[in-house]
Amino acid sequence: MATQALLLVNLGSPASTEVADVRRYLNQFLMDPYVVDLPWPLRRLLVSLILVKRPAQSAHAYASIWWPEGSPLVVLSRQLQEAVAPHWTQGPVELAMRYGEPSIEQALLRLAGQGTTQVTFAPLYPQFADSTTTTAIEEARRVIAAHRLNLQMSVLQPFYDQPEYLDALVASARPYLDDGFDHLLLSFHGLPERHLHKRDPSGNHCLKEADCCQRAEGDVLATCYRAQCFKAAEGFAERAGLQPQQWSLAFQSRLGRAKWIEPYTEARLDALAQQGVRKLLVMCPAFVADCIETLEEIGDRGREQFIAAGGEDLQLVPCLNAHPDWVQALVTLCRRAPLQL
Ligand SMILES: C=CC1=C(C)c2cc3[nH]c(cc4nc(cc5[nH]c(cc1n2)c(C)c5CCC(=O)O)C(CCC(=O)O)=C4C)c(C)c3C=C
Ligand SMILES: [Fe+2]
Ligand SMILES: [Fe+2]
Repeated sequence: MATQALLLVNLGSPASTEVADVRRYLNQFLMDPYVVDLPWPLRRLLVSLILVKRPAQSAHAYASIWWPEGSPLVVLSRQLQEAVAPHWTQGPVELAMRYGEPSIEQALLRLAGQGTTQVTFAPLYPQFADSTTTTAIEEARRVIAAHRLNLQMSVLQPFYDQPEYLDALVASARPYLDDGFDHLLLSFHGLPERHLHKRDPSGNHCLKEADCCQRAEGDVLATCYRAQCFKAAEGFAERAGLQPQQWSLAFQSRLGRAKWIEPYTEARLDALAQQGVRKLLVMCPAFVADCIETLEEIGDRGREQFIAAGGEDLQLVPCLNAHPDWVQALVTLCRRAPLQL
């Protein structure tokens, strides 16, 4: 019987916290034209400038959250793979990273070498962005074409509004919500505004009005990362039984001088402390596995910032990681993935 392999794909991490490894990783990541979307000469120049100071700063940040087994993102993704494998009865379950290792190329070659001809390719990003979803799919296409692999791909679609994902998020957050809190901040990874405009099919939807992303539907919603974040946040809040004043949404992890989508998490942390919020919960629903952006940026630096601004406690709610409800949800979502021609 033909098998259907499952390939889980996440972003990836440096090989170690050595500055040279972090520089190599940042160079591969930022030279991706889907991430820094400038013509090659300008991209090379800008990335080379970023690579003067950033590798040492990021290496320091990675060292503060690194585990004995390796990068949290990779270790947790591996745990997810191991938890999913017994439930994916159609074939083998592999793990790949878009940057660093294990690479998409290594994983697809291994599957093809085992005689696999059908793969469900699962980018582990709830919301669509060219800098995450598209680049992962395009890398798989490149590998298949370059090695002339006889592989047919089904692709997991962005699942920001899928009940299985939202229910798993609520289940994973429930113990923290039940513990009592003043406010819940849903902090999503940010994106340069330019990335939204480029993908706006109407040419005049995104960021034209204050609430345009909250109202997006149809083909605009299909490619508007910010709109998908609002939908995910609203779906979560409704399922968790939260009142509108109990939660808000913001965007973190800015890089460079371009304008990124707002509101910014940093600004919200100060504002919430100044409004009298003492116990703040923060969830990061753009990430399915904890990583430098959740553990260091929010759990360490964000917490310090919030307390310095007058807050008492910031509690980071862990990502879905290998939560049993998420494992079941992911298997269900992947079984539904449509075939891509
Ligand atoms: C132009 C720069 C970046 C864009 C666009 C971007 C989009 C984007 N990223 C994620 C998810 C993750 N990003 C992570 C780390 C990370 N992101 C950037 C830059 C951009 N991301 C950098 C430079 C880094 C490295 C760390 C640092 O130096 O700050 C990670 C974590 C990786 C890890 O090893 O832990 C994730 C996950 C999304 C979802 C996204 C677009 C929506
Ligand atoms: Fe990022
Ligand atoms: Fe939008």
